[in-house]
Amino acid sequence: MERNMSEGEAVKIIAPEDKKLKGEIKLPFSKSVSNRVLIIKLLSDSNCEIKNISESQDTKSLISVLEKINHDEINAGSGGTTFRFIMALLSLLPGKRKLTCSEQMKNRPIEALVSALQDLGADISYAEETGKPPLIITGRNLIGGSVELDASISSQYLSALAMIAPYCKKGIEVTLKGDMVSRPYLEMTLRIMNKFGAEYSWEGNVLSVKPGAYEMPDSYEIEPDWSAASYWYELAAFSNEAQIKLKGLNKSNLQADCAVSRIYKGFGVDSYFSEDGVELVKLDDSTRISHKRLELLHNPDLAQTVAVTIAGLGSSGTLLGLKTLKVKETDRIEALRIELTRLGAEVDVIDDTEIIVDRTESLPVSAHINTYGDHRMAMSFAPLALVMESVTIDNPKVVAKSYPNFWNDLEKMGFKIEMVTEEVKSS
Ligand SMILES: O=C(O)C1=C[C@@H](OP(=O)(O)O)[C@@H](O)[C@H](O)C1
Ligand SMILES: C=C(OP(=O)(O)O)C(=O)O
Repeated sequence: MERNMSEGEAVKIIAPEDKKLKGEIKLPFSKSVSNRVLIIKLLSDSNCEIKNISESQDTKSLISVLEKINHDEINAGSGGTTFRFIMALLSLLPGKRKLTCSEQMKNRPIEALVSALQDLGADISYAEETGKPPLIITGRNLIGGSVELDASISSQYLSALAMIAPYCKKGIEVTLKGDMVSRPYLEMTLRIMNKFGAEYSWEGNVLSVKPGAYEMPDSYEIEPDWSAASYWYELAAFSNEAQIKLKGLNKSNLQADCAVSRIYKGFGVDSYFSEDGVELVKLDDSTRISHKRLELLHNPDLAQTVAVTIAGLGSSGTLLGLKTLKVKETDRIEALRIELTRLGAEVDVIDDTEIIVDRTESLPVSAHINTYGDHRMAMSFAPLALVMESVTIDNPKVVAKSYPNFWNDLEKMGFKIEMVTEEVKSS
């Protein structure tokens, strides 16, 4: 069903009465993999047919940028990967362009990547405020060579540099400084580059990529998105019974968030992998161990799902390694703290890197959740409809950033999704 979700609307979610979830879901395809393959395809100048490209807004923005690559001004939208990957790409492509983005993306860090690209010979400057988009980039042949980069803010800086490295005359040798975050996302980049012929070595904190050219096959198929799968694991954990088939999903050696299948075993959800996907099965509650301490430094996109799961199950736990959450679509640590506290959970934040969630009080009958313009806030709180009478989620269209069909898929699984207008909301 097509929905027109205009600004300011909300959706009220009511779970099926028996709280049993049985059915098949076709997940969105991975936006992280899609965005990498698109950049590599452009660099390789190939006709590779990309099958199952993600329909996420972030990928659509990247496709639109690539279509307008010769324009004087390019808007990269709200994706961190989209913006940062394009920064590196434009540094190489002849021509002067202004690279802009959404207001949301303007608040996310890019400075260390700008400096690294400048060190490699790129012509990049800030069009307005130092340290923030928009940027003026004049593409040129890059010599490449050695550079240092702070790896403790976003792995996307490294992925962006790595992907253009084969097209720099000397390749690139990056020395990673600081404690690396989101490491599997850089590994994903390198594995994808390697599939398409790039050569690299990564020893200790030095990553070297050799000069060369990508070679792509006639077609390449993108896999379903494991971060999107996490919401189905959470739904299964809150259900009375679940047999949910996530079509086409496989154990991935590319996607970090494949870890969700291991993590949710502890929350009483088992995963049965077969040829055509994964089946999530809710186990007996007595099998639940519930995680007491969970390290998420390399899986930042699972933090909201897991934090809400702990609160929804009336459990307690500490999530560690959350330092990048402050610089995502919103300050996710603060957003979680506010919304979980409003649901009666106790939430302690330590040094902006750890969250302790503990809920002993009963949940309210219903709640209105603010999403702060963040798709993952909307999708991680929506499953609470299974443990409350209803949950209302503000600004539901935010899900389009990674999972445009999320509300339709919930409906398919038997949830009632009612549009809430401003008048009803305030009455
Ligand atoms: O490279 C990628 O595709 C991503 C890397 C991660 O970001 P950081 O490296 O900034 O943590 C992750 O949170 C984001 O959703 C996607
Ligand atoms: C942080 C995310 O993506 P990006 O950094 O690409 O905006 C996300 O999808 O949760």
